[in-house]
Amino acid sequence: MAKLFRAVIMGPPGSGKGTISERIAQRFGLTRLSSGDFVRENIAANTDAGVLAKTYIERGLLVPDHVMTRLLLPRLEEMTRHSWLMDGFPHTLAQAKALNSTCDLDLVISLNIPYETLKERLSERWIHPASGRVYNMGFNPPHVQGRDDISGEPLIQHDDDKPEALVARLRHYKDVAKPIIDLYKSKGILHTFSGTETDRIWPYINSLLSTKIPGTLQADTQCIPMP
Ligand SMILES: Nc1nc2c(ncn2[C@@H]2O[C@H](COP(=O)(O)OP(=O)(O)O)[C@@H](O)[C@H]2O)c(=O)[nH]1
Ligand SMILES: Nc1ccn([C@@H]2O[C@H](COP(=O)(O)OP(=O)(O)O)[C@@H](O)[C@H]2O)c(=O)n1
Repeated sequence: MAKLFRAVIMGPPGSGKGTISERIAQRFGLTRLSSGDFVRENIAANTDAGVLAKTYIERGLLVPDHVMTRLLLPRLEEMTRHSWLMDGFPHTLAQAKALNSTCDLDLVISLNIPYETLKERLSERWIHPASGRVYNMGFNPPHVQGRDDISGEPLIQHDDDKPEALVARLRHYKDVAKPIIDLYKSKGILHTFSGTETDRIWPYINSLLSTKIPGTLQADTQCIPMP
């Protein structure tokens, strides 16, 4: 049987991870896992990890590694027979090492987007919290202002997209991402895409994945559950 396919998409806040992973999921049939959505679901459900995570996210800080791995790794263990694309995890070298000891990644996409572009996009980002659908007042506005296209429910802005938290998040990203990028580069699985527009980057990602994914979507390898 063909091999499963596991990929990670990395990039600073606003770099288009969510937008691109949605396109990849639709085009290639991978299950998209969003670490940000997963944290927010836990906050909404008031789980212990969610309550803890909220205190960091509100300040634009990364959630500590042990909280993130406790949230994410059990989710991956449920996915042993699926191909998936993980958005936003790992965020630190410790998370990358924890992921590494759980399963082998086939490919890592790293988005390299200029700082000014990120700031601009995030100030215009609006979300439908129930579905995770993302809008941008310039790039992909909702049909009716302030309302989700499908449900008609109100859109919100994440607390951590507001300017106070944003500057801190962007500053942190560079420092924490460097060792992870070096790690994946040394494994020969890193692919970096640079630019200011998702629509220009997408064709390159699409053609890369077209060469990597065919025939890999049936189960015969497994993630090993963490002890
Ligand atoms: N103007 C513009 N906005 C974009 C582009 N690509 C994505 N966006 C928007 O930028 C914001 C951040 O994108 P998102 O996919 O959420 O990035 P993430 O934080 O890396 O997951 C969202 O509001 C997107 O709709 C683009 O090429 N141009
Ligand atoms: N591995 C992760 C993923 C998310 N997070 C936190 O969750 C927030 C939202 O995650 P997200 O993936 O929606 O962030 P964006 O990069 O899409 O803006 C981040 O800004 C972090 O505070 C984290 O600390 N560690």
